[in-house]
Amino acid sequence: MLPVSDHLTAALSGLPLTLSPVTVACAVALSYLLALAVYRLYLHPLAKFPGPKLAALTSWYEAYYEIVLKGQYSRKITDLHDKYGPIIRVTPHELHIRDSRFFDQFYAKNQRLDKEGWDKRFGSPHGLIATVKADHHKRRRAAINPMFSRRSILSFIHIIYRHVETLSARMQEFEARKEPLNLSLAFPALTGDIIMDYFFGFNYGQLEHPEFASFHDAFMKIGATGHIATQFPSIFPIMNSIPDFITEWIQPAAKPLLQFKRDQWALIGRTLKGEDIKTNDAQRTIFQEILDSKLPPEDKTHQRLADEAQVVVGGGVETTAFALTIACFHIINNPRIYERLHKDLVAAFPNRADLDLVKLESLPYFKACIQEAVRLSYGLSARNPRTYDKPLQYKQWVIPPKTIVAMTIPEVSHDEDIFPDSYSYIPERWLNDPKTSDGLPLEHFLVSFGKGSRSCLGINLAWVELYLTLGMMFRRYKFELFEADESDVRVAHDFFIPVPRLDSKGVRVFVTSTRD
Ligand code: HEM
Repeated sequence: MLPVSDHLTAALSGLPLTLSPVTVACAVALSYLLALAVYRLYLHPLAKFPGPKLAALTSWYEAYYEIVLKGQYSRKITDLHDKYGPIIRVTPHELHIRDSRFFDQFYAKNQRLDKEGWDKRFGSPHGLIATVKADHHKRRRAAINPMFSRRSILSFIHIIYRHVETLSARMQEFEARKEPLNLSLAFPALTGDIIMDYFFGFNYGQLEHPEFASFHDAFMKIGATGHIATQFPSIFPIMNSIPDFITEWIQPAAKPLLQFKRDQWALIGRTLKGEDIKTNDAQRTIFQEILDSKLPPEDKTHQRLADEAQVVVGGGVETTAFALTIACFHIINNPRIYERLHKDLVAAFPNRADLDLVKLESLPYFKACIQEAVRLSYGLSARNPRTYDKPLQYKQWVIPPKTIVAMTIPEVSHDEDIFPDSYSYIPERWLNDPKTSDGLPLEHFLVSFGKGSRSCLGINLAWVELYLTLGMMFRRYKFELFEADESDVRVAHDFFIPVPRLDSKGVRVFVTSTRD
């Protein structure tokens, strides 16, 4: 086989030219890449949008920030907005908008938006949050919507109270042993037990586990894997084809989640055969609700139900746990806030053993403390993509149909025009019905639960968990931080969910019972 230079020489000297298959393949690949580059940079429908050329050229730009630098593209995108303006092209096929006032209009006012991309991220493409088509999503959501009404949550509240009391008992145990309690581990165990009880009708007793073993690590790892899966969508099918013991050997943190997947697969199988797996005294479970719903048979297959279980349980664990951790860190770290809150709680509950949701909800300062924690916990740190089958107007820009357009919750939470000193925890900003400079209610910009038809389904459950857990904690106990600082709650990585620095040991606290 002649080297390329010899082919050239042969061609120039008029000798008959025989190209090897490898040379031809290289030439074709090179021409294709060149043509693709020209198309993406100059002819693509998004070519006129601002942004770095490299991002327009290739998804490897995104991959570098997400995979190599571990969840840093969202942060980079914020820098790019500073440079290029409110709308930018962040991958060859995706635009990103930073404009808090457009958030509601985009997600809530446009009906029938599809959501491209999340179906590849978690390995559960048929779960609600990952469903691509607006129509499929609508019927799947309608099937479980009633279970997430305030009324339904209240019919389950006795189980939430029980778990909150278990957490209180664990606090006393740590107090007696004079050992620090790791809130970053305790909260996912709490929220995990609650959502398991609600979805399946039993829990794994994670809150009673000595070290609060939970799905926490596994969800973190899944979040990080999501960045790889976005670039290489076959990763989850490949992982699913590998025996679990090998995956556990490669990634020990995945063990509880694989266990959960195996268990729920078996449980769903038993239920489909007519067995009742519920062991708690919940009136009804989400799982029963799906099975009894009018969903078509293809939405009640074993695999679809397994996907739904994973995303609903997943949605219910880390988000609320992180909001609880944020609230606790800041309240404990600011004695002034703790004292004011504790005083309100003592006035509302003279008997420290009492706890009542409605009374807790009537305390304005307490509500403000929770709102501020929700603002700073974001729910999701990921870009939240949508596509629309018609052109979309944004300012002077006409966005072509079916373009992936995303916005990001943390950018609204840190809009300094709306939330001055936005990285600081200031509950007072929520008091006395506050408005923005242009007269809109501040609450309008609390977007951590998302907006529109795909906004958080678990919002009512989340609020109840936040009120009862924090009410119990700050009425009954006083805390002292142990080797924890703001970097243990400040987001350092976007793994779909917000994640603090990777070497954080969590927010650890010493606990003392209050005497008043
Ligand atoms: C502070 C707590 C929570 C926050 C901040 C939060 C935030 C969010 C956000 C931002 C979304 C995505 C919205 C979108 O795509 O536009 C979402 C979706 C979802 N969340 Fe939550 N969440 C919380 C707690 C919960 C809880 C306790 C559950 C209970 C199961 C839950 C279940 C879900 C589900 C099922 C979805 C998908 C909804 C859909 O696609 O229709 N979340 N959540």
